[in-house]
Amino acid sequence: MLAVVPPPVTVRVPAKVNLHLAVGDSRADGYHDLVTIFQALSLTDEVTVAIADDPGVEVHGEGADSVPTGASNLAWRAVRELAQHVGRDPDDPKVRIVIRKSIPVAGGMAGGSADAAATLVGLASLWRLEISRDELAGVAGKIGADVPFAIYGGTALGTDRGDRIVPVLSRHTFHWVLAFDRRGLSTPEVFDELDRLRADGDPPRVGEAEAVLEGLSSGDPRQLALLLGNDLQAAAVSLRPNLRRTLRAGVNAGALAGMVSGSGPTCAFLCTDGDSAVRVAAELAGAGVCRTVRVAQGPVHGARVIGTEEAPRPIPPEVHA
Ligand SMILES: C[C@@](CO)(OP(=O)(O)O)[C@H](O)COP(=O)(O)OP(=O)(O)OC[C@H]1O[C@@H](n2ccc(N)nc2=O)[C@H](O)[C@@H]1O
Ligand SMILES: Nc1ncnc2c1ncn2[C@@H]1O[C@H](COP(=O)(O)OP(=O)(O)O)[C@@H](O)[C@H]1O
Repeated sequence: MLAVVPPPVTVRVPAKVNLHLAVGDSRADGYHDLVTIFQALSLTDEVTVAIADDPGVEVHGEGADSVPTGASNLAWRAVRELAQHVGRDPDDPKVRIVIRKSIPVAGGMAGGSADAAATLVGLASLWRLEISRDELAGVAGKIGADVPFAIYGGTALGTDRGDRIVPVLSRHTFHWVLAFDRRGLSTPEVFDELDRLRADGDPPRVGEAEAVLEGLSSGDPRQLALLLGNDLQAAAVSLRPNLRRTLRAGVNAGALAGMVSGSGPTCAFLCTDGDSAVRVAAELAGAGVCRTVRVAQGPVHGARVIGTEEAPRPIPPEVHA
């Protein structure tokens, strides 16, 4: 009798921005304690997982040339971690992963983590696993600190390494403009730079997360704009001084506030509404301070199966600088 091969599964997964990122001291395990508020944005990658005799990873789209396709690809690490977790052979998983990227690589928007989360959700469906989101998030945390959030999406508080996730109430859709820089930044180098800045002086620290949670529940982007903060911003700007100009240009173009997204170098600008975001994006693109500008909304849901066949993807409007 012929075995029935399940059809490929495609998962859409969001980028994130950190509305609040408080970095504590460095720990013995090389990580820093974080208190962060993530928001998932409508800038997404798509990941297709399929049973195949030629296992491996293919990457297409935004920044594909700089993404490893071997064992260090975070999606492949997800295959191995989940295989191990459910008692399959991690050295012979017989799956092929195709990634279509829109999230900038090494951009501080957790694109690689998103691809890992999408792979976990896709494999759970492909392998017909009885596994809850919380259990998948546990596996996700072994791959990287940002991976669990991409499983859940929405708006969430992250503590410990940023991987202990609690959902947060956010009643409003917020409108963002994202400015991609010409090259990525390495996350560990940005944390190291913050440690160096703190050893030399006293870079500003963000306030309490509670105020941001209140701003979110008010649903008023003007109130939230006053509360956004990122301890890694000083470090990212120190490594990439051109980001100062980008941040200024977004606010001059009419954004309510601008910040470096996570470890950067992508800059995220909060806008009053969708029309304002389109105007800010156009003006920012004309200012020539960054490589590409996109608009996005948040919060959106986390990694989710969108089909068991190739599905067309909506690409958010792009304005070339
Ligand atoms: C800074 C943040 C903010 O959300 O994201 P990005 O902006 O890079 O996307 C995250 O903390 C990044 O998470 P992620 O990119 O998954 O980090 P990992 O692969 O687990 O760790 C890479 C390295 O970053 C540093 N790191 C990461 C997380 C953390 N809480 N403390 C750290 O010091 C460590 O040097 C670690 O070895
Ligand atoms: N699937 C993937 N997509 C993007 N980058 C990946 C992937 N797998 C591994 N990487 C590596 O992880 C690094 C960080 O990627 P990414 O998650 O895009 O950035 P960030 O941590 O700044 O949000 C990149 O430099 C890249 O070499």
